[in-house]
Amino acid sequence: MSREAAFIAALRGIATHPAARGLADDCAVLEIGGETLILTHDAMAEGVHFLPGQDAADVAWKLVASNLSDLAAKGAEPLGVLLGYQFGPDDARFLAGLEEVLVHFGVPLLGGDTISATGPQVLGLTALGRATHRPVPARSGARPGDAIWITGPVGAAMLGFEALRDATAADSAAFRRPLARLADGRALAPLVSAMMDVSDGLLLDASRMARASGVSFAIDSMAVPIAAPEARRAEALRWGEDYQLLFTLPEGAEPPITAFQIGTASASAEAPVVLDGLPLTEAKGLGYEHS
Ligand SMILES: Nc1ncnc2c1ncn2[C@@H]1O[C@H](COP(=O)(O)OP(=O)(O)O)[C@@H](O)[C@H]1O
Ligand SMILES: Cc1ncc(C[n+]2csc(CCOP(=O)(O)OP(=O)(O)O)c2C)c(N)n1
Ligand SMILES: [Mg+2]
Repeated sequence: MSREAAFIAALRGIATHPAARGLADDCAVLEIGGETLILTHDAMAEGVHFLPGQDAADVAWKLVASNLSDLAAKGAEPLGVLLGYQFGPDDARFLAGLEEVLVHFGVPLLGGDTISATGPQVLGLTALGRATHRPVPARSGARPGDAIWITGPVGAAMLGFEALRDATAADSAAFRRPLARLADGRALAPLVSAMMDVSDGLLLDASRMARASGVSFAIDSMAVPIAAPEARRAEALRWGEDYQLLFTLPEGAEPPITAFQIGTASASAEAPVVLDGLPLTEAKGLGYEHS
């Protein structure tokens, strides 16, 4: 088990409130006064999530979009964000990007905290939303026979990262300015048996959904749309940060938005994901995990 997976497993003994969903979901889901609040927090660190010297406006964009993507996976309507800010190399560019992304998604900044510290810049953001449909989709609802779908291609962020890192002429926007699929998530929420966003790599996130649902996912690698050269298909399925929505629908149901069927769920087999008939028994190498 990765260090990240082991730590979250240990946290599960503490996070016993039902709203925590066993720390096996993209967000907390808190019933309050006839409404359902959807809460999520993600952090980003220089050198880990963004390159040293990267435009701080793009860093702000991604910090907000990656959190809103978790709300999208619940079909939630964003209510606002709280920012944890550590002064960095260009606070003015960060502010410009923050305003731009919040205007783009129509989300208010509600508060946060600001600190000065040494070492690589670390940023955090909490996003709050309200459920537009109940029950709120979970990672755990996939059933044998369900079809597995994804909203669009994977691999664009990987190519964008390489373009930025290597300062080539290739487009890096998919890495710098990902989109949160809020409208797709809202349209899908009433129909899906399970849904999550793909941040850590399709195969790793699919294995998490399959595990949470107690099923096995048979995935056809050639059915997965990729935005990378064919020779890099295996990497595109593992890199992450494309923020597509991964979801399951009962057999025969058609999604109301553009999406691609990539496989079928079946009763739990020897591995959570079976790729082209090959059981992937270890989580290692399926996606990005913090060590
Ligand atoms: N430090 C932490 N404290 C409490 N919960 C955590 C922590 N880190 C991760 N989690 C929980 O573990 C689950 C998986 O987290 P993560 O893989 O980061 O989700 P996502 O990729 O959707 O952001 C979530 O329920 C998240 O809230
Ligand atoms: C400088 C740099 N190197 C490598 C990557 C690749 N990378 C870093 S984290 C990550 C996965 C997503 O990060 P995580 O913290 O797990 O986000 P979460 O799943 O919690 O939303 C990927 C693909 C990157 N984004 N930036
Ligand atoms: Mg997520």
